Amino acid sequence: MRTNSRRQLVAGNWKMNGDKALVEQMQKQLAAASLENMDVVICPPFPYFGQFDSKLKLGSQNISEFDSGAHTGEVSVAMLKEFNCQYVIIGHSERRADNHESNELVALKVAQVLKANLTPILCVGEPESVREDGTLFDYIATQLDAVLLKVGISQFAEIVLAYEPIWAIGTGKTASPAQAQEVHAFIRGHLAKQDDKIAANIVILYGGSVKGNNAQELFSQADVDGGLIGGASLNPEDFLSICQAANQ
Ligand SMILES: O=C(CO)COP(=O)(O)O
Repeated sequence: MRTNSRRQLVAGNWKMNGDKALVEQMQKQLAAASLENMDVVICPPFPYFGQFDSKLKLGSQNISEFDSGAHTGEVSVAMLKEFNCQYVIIGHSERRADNHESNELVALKVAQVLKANLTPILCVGEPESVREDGTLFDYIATQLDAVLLKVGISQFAEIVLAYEPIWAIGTGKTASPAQAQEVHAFIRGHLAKQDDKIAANIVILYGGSVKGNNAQELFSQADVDGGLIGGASLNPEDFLSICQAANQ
């Protein structure tokens, strides 16, 4: 049972997976469920955006930092709005690694999403080597500070955060509930140095090998407000059980 007023959120990040059939199965599965105490967002690859009906909240996995123009292969926030997309994942570790997205570029993208009145899901998280060498909190603080510097603390009222330790993504090696809680509390405390109220209200998701059988314990931690789900978001039954864990 939640002891705070934050509404839990579960977002499914399909990454470069899924097909038209999965869109249909997922919509059917979620339409039949009663999930009135939480929010569900699906972040499919762009080609499937038009196939989603308006009952589900739609999220994007990335966005251009530019408004429009000669940027081959990019998608703008204005285009997302035409498809009723409300959320945009920014700074996922796979994009930071594969596309060399720096903290500064991540900050520009967050600003772009906020300018369009959409909700960024800002991802932070450390590689295993950083956890081992004891610089975990500095690493997370640096990721947050780049965005704080660009948009200011007041804008964090419109942001969702996701803590995704890189060593837990797609590995089956979930952070323990205590490990997740420790970092979530650190993040909230870091923001509270600038604004108590915004820090108390911000939704912080955990991501990294969340499954139907570990979601409830993770989501019951005091500072964990739901999850950003990769692999398990491709299985409608697993994903539903994760959403049900957040609905309690
Ligand atoms: O990267 C993730 C979600 O953005 C987590 O992926 P997995 O749930 O597959 O570990």
